Amino acid sequence: MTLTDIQQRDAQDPLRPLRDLFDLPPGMIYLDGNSLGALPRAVPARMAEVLAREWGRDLIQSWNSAGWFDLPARVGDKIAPLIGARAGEVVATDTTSINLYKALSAALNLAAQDAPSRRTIVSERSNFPTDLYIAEALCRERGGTLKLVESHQIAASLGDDVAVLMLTHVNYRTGAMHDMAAVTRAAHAAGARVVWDLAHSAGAVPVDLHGADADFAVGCGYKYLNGGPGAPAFVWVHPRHVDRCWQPLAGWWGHAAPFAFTPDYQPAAGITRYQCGTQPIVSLSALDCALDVFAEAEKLGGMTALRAKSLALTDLFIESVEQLCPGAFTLVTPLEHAQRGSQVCLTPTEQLPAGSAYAIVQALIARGVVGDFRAGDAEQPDILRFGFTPLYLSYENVRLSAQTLREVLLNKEYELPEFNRKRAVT
Ligand SMILES: Cc1ncc(COP(=O)(O)O)c(C=O)c1O
Ligand SMILES: Nc1ccccc1C(=O)C[C@H](N)C(=O)O
Repeated sequence: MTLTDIQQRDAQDPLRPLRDLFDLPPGMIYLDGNSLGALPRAVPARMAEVLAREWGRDLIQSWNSAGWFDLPARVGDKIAPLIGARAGEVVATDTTSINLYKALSAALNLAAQDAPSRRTIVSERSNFPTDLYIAEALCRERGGTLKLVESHQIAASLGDDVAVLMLTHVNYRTGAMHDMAAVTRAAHAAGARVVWDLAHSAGAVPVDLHGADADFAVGCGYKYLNGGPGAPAFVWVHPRHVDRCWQPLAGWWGHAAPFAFTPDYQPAAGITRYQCGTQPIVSLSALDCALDVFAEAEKLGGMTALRAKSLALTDLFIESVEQLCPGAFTLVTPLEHAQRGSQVCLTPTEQLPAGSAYAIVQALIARGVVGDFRAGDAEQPDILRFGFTPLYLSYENVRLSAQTLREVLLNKEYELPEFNRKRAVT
């Protein structure tokens, strides 16, 4: 594809107006919205209002007058249509790790009621580590077993000991996406329930939790939902399960009547019981405002249009890297559209020095193309990761990123000492 073709594609892109809803630094191509989404333009003014009026002037009254008390549910209602949930079924609260703890624990409680011999959690070895750590801690606490398998072994691992299959829909390190409906069907047929982590899916790919008949889901507010660093996460529980048991962090914000101040716990009906304590209102307000971008996206075709553009962007990046950096990288992300999330991961071939991915990413960042590095596994230890947010990226951005990668390689910029110094966050 020539530059003119690419520019024509941008000119015809129906989602082009969404880019103007974001405040992106001039000259930067941001390919890390899968780690921290960009700042929506409307957020700073909203934050100023929350601080000055709601907190500064109205103080404690704002719990009622500014609707702080219901904010987790209202933000949940904005997230619900993006993940195939219904109004009233999602709350924005706590972190993904904490929500996973609650959901996994509840799923184990359901199994303890229905099939007490099922005490195993199955997950993928390549799942995001926090998910595995939380599951490991729960198993230690409750005497269960965590079984880690490779992707192709999932179906075969679902024996009659399995209570829960815990998976991340789009893998953080490879960008590979599960068929949520098929995997959930297989798990149900084997008598297990499924907890889905939507950290790399919500706002990035269409998700249909009801359509897939899923059981539990959690996800992240600061990636493709653009809620800001450490934004509250979300949790969804299928209505058939939600009132059947408590979640383990039964704080007063999950109580049926928190301001009755009774000494005993009475869980609220529905997903409200998945709240624990007082919520971070300033952060929730930022996420609330950021989600309005998706209301605008809805007018232009919504998640279906975003998905079409995301695939076109990742296709163009894969094709451009092959053309401009021939033989330099192996593609880690599946080529098959149905198996690809909204990111592209590459690992250097023997054409490049071993262990050069980190320095290549640093050199790209210095040139204004921001991706990230992830340590891989024994097979593919060294990964360059590029997230493609269709809300604010253009096709020309994608081509320019691949051209910049070519320049970094031609100049061997990865050899420079400043790009080889490891920092705390990669
Ligand atoms: C799949 C997945 N789950 C969870 C998390 C993070 O959870 P938390 O926000 O609790 O740090 C991430 C990324 O940080 C992730 O990629
Ligand atoms: N929360 C973060 C804080 C600092 C740096 C990265 C993150 C990420 O979210 C990483 C992401 N989950 C990943 O898929 O690698």
